[in-house]
Amino acid sequence: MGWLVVLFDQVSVQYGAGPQILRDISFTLAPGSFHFLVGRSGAGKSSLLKLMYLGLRPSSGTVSLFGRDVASLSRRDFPAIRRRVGVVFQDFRLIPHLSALDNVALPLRVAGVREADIRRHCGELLSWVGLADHLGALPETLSGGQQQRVAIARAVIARPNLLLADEPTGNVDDVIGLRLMYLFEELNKLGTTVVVATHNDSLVSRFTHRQLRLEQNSLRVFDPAQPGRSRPAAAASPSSPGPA
Ligand SMILES: Nc1ncnc2c1ncn2[C@@H]1O[C@H](COP(=O)(O)OP(=O)(O)OP(=O)(O)O)[C@@H](O)[C@H]1O
Repeated sequence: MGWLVVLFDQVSVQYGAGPQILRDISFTLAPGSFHFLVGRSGAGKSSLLKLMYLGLRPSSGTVSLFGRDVASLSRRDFPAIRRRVGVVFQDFRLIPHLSALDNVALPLRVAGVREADIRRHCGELLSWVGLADHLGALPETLSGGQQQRVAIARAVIARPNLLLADEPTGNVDDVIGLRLMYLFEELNKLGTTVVVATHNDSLVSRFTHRQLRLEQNSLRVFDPAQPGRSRPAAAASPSSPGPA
């Protein structure tokens, strides 16, 4: 893959006539990279993620996904791009009338996978995240942490090119939180580019992944492998490889 998975160049975001939430943000995500996205509540983490799944257009600047400037996309292009992106929403967004297994199965059904394979894959993944006894459960009968794990399983089941997880360990204890992180790492080893937005500093400090730090509307990249060398994020040209 010669292109960058994500490229932001001088991106700003403002909701309506409100204050600027993100200001002149530039960074790139190379294929197969893994980043945490950190910043205080309200810093703009969810807004930044939205820009990466076509949930929000920048007020100014350029966002490119998989080498395509989102400003040049028509609505008809959206489904093909969205199929490449797995999203774990902060509020889960499970389909209420579908069982846990059928929620997880959605991306595979869209992709036309055989029903027998769907049931096997989804059952295995839900078992791995500790929900073997809840395959047929409706979301409303599950705890917040259980619903979160269903949402994570749905986001990763089709091995997306880009996984965006918004506070994915917010409702689970530390043991399950770590297990979910290992699931993201496994996916990352298979080539998925991963971004995990979190407030959980102790979780972040257990890993050496780069951190995208949102502070005062701006973004800095912090590399734990080179502490003290936090630097303003800079956009690369679309053809250059960007940071791994
Ligand atoms: N749809 C919207 N309309 C108006 N303002 C919004 C909208 N969505 C977010 N905001 C504002 O943008 C700012 C950043 O919100 P965002 O949800 O991106 O932050 P966050 O870092 O993800 O916060 P948290 O960690 O609490 O989830 C906040 O001040 C919020 O009120």
